Amino acid sequence: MINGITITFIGPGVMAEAMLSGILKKGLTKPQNIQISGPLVDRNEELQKKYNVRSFTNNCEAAAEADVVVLSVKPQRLEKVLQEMKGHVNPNALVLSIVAGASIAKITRNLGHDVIVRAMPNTPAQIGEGITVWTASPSVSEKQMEFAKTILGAFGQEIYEEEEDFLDKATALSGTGPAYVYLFMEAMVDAGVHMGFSRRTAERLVIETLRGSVDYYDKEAEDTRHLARLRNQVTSPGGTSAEAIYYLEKAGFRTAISRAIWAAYQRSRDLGQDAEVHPPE
Ligand SMILES: NC(=O)C1=CN([C@@H]2O[C@H](COP(=O)(O)OP(=O)(O)OC[C@H]3O[C@@H](n4cnc5c(N)ncnc54)[C@H](OP(=O)(O)O)[C@@H]3O)[C@@H](O)[C@H]2O)C=CC1
Ligand SMILES: O=C(O)[C@@H]1CCC=N1
Repeated sequence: MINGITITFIGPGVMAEAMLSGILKKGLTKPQNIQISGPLVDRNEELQKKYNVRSFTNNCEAAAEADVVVLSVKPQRLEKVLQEMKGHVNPNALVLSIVAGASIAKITRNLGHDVIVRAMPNTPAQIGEGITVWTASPSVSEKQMEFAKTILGAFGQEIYEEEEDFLDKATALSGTGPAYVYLFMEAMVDAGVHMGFSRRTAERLVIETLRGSVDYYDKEAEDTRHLARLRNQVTSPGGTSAEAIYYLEKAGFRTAISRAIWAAYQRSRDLGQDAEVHPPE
């Protein structure tokens, strides 16, 4: 469905590579329809060799003929990149941003272009197991909505949200989510080491516990599965789980997680403001 359209990635980093490799793996388009643009010649050549895509060091040249321009630079670089590209993007092109916190209004204002899809993937996209939440500006056509859905579905699952605020919320929950999961896993491994396990064994125990728990959840019938029920299965009266959970709750485990995710949501909203409104610290 997207075969024949040209997709340009501005910012050939980790997430851009995850997206383009997913698109190519799924055979959605040919490598010659994909272009990347970044300042580092070595990185450009690396991707060019690995995927047979075209590369540029000039964002304006790379974007000029593209049907879809993916913005995948870091948030702190975005404003400058948009201002430099202003007037160089085809007026009918779809601009698909994955930049954390960058609102559609901010992109439109700085780029002078209002056909925008804003998306928030996460790092498991690198193995085709990401989850992406996305929304679109009113100027995005039905055909472009389909392009976006196809592209974003190439590296995992995608969920469309009508309200843009859910993009900041998804940035905090699923976009940033792998950071919480790995931190939690690290803490469990350290606890294992504290008790005397080798780090290797502790890591294996933790990773397989995580994997098994998620797989077990997945195998439960969709209409009856519930996280609290699965937790209760492990928690026998007067047992070890009840003891551990008591201490976690006493330390404010859920509140800490909720506060952290709320803070990430606020941070995402702040990043969406123009530099003159919120000067960088
Ligand atoms: N990592 C994550 O978990 C997620 C990230 N995102 C968003 O994706 C975006 C990219 O993140 P990620 O891939 O991790 O970051 P990376 O740093 O890996 O990628 C950014 C890329 O942009 C390049 N770049 C820098 N300046 C310019 C420029 N002026 N023009 C073109 N390219 C430039 C960088 O090159 P160089 O290295 O030479 O500076 C780098 O290749 C961010 O906005 C982030 O918010 C979204 C979801 C999840
Ligand atoms: O911290 C960050 O900037 C990125 C954006 C989404 C997840 N992490």
